[in-house]
Amino acid sequence: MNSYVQQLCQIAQQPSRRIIGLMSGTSLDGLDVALCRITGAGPAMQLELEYFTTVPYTDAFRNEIRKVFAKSEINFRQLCVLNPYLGRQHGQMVLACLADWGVAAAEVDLLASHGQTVYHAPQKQHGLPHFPNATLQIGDGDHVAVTTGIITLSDFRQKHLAAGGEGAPLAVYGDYLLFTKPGENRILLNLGGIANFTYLPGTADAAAVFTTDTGPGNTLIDALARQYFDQPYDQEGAIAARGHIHPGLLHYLKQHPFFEADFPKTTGPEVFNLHYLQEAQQRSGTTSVKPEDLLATLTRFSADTVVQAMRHFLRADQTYQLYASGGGAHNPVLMRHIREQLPGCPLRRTDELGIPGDAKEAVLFAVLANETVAGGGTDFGGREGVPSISMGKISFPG
Ligand SMILES: Nc1ncnc2c1ncn2[C@@H]1O[C@H](COP(=O)(O)OP(=O)(O)OP(=O)(O)O)[C@@H](O)[C@H]1O
Ligand SMILES: CC(=O)N[C@H]1[C@@H]2OC[C@@H](O2)[C@@H](O)[C@@H]1O[C@H](C)C(=O)O
Repeated sequence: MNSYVQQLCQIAQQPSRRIIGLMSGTSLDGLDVALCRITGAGPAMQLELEYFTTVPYTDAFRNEIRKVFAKSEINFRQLCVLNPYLGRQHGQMVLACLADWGVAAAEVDLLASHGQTVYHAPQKQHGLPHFPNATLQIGDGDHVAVTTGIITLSDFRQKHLAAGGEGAPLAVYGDYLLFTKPGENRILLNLGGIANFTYLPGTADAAAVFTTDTGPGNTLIDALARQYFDQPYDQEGAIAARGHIHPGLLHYLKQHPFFEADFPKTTGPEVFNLHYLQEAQQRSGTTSVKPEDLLATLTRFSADTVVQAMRHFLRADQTYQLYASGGGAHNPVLMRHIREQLPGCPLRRTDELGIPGDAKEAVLFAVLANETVAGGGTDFGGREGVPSISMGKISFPG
């Protein structure tokens, strides 16, 4: 037997595993690195977050990714060279974290690497009749594995597509295992570049979970902050707080087929970008609105579309507890707009459930890898968007 297969079998049989989850999201702020100790698998699983770090990207690194990021036309050579480069860079970032934490690579059982989404194209969005839902993550797992010497699972989204999904959101799989609480209907809201949520019924019934993207989270806010204020994002929502919401522009921003489409659905910065804003400004005759008013309006746009998607299925005879994660949970203006429109649903952060909101997505990939190697028995029924599958391709370091 190949010694790595043997090693993998042994890891699968251990009572607990140390798994590093890696996530680099649509915000391109950095690589989230979460070292988790996971005991068992499936609903009985226990997770302890041992260490968490976000390794910030340099401007140069970010700019290399931006050359292909969410663009329908690119330099193909750039994409080709980025794929191994990103894998190696992510591997190096993991090694740097391990050195900081005083943990040897040999003490880690598995790495779970999301890679970098460079293009997301569900069929509803690309509209090409003969082509399926598609999404592309780069930063090949073989390079991560060889760089770190740790068995690596990667490219998690392709199986979801193969099983009929849109390749996202995957958070639902981790959310179900980590946060289900019998007797309490929970909604896990992630305010990343794109916003999404998971509904976890108080019945703990896996076949009744629900998940969807809702539209932009921070992606438009960040793009505008970069364009007009030379800042990576609107820190603490300070710019939005001094601007005024423009109702006419807000109305036009909400006019996109994505918001009318059936749930579940997914999207990305391929749609929600500065070009989208400019078109809405032209259609609404608001091209001379002040930048801080644009930011205030975009923040409200994100909040309204989150709330609109949630209201679609909230039932008046039920109560719900909301838990936010992702960078947008640090934006008090965004959070206030959501809170005010859902007065019956207390909105807290996942930090109160023991997982810091900034770490949640990286932790998710560690959970997915754990399930693929040691679990995978959860039956999500025939729920659309939540196929019962194991995800991640396995790369050996040698
Ligand atoms: N203190 C803060 N004030 C306001 N916004 C913040 C703050 N901290 C982070 N953010 C926002 O959060 C973003 C990063 O969020 P996050 O890391 O969750 O995104 P991501 O994981 O890249 O996105 P996605 O989940 O869509 O893949 C920043 O770009 C910024 O918009
Ligand atoms: C294709 C892709 O990378 N989608 C991301 C993105 O960022 C947020 C939202 O859009 C979410 O659907 C997804 O990531 C998280 C980790 C998910 O799959 O749950």
